[in-house]
Amino acid sequence: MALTFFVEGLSCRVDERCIFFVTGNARKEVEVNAILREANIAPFRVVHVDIDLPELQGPLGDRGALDIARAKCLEASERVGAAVLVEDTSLSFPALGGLPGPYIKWFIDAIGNDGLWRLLETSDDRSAFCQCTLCYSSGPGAEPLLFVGRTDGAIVPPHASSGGGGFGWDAIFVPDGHEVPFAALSLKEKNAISHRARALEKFVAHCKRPLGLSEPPGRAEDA
Ligand SMILES: O=c1nc[nH]c2c1ncn2[C@H]1C[C@H](O)[C@@H](COP(=O)(O)OP(=O)(O)OP(=O)(O)O)O1
Ligand SMILES: [Mg+2]
Repeated sequence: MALTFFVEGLSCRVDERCIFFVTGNARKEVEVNAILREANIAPFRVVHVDIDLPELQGPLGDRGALDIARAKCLEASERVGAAVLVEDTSLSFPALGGLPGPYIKWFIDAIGNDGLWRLLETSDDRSAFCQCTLCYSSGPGAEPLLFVGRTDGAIVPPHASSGGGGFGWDAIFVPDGHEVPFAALSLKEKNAISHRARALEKFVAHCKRPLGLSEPPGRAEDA
């Protein structure tokens, strides 16, 4: 019988090389699972751990996003005591100097997608981009690695052919090259172009790199 170990009540066979994806957002988990199933990163197996991690506050922009994801990752690896994956997602409006950026979650909670649309309604520039900053640590004390994915698009009113699918701000974000928001795309269509899929693509390449190469500590991949 294969040996197992337990993390947060989840069991993992030692020969499986489990990576614990720590997020309080079940919708992220659905997307990550679907993308990684297609990519087949065996012998790694990604297992969801439901913890809503605290998030740093800091400046807008790339440095802030990397710091937030890195801090989440360090906290997750300490709490879980094993290899962990976390991500932080931001939605930025150039017309507002990059806001809401990493604070998008609190903007949605406070003013909803309607309120987000109204922030840009009278602006000539309704462009936006979403960014997923994915962070992996091979265990407590190991320096996290960062993988960034970005998708550009524009903000539209929430009632515009949203299709009722998706989550978060999916109903108001139309990716470039498409006529409808993320919410109107199938999971497969969203996963072909999303910020999350683009960050995961870099993580998958990292998992599949030839073994035996030493990894420079603390390197931020494409950050
Ligand atoms: O693909 C997406 N499409 C639409 N909305 C999205 C997406 N991905 C995240 N979101 C929302 C969730 C949250 O309101 C905010 C990001 O905040 P963020 O801190 O990264 O997520 P979270 O707190 O829900 O989960 P976690 O426990 O992983 O931090 O944007
Ligand atoms: Mg969060």
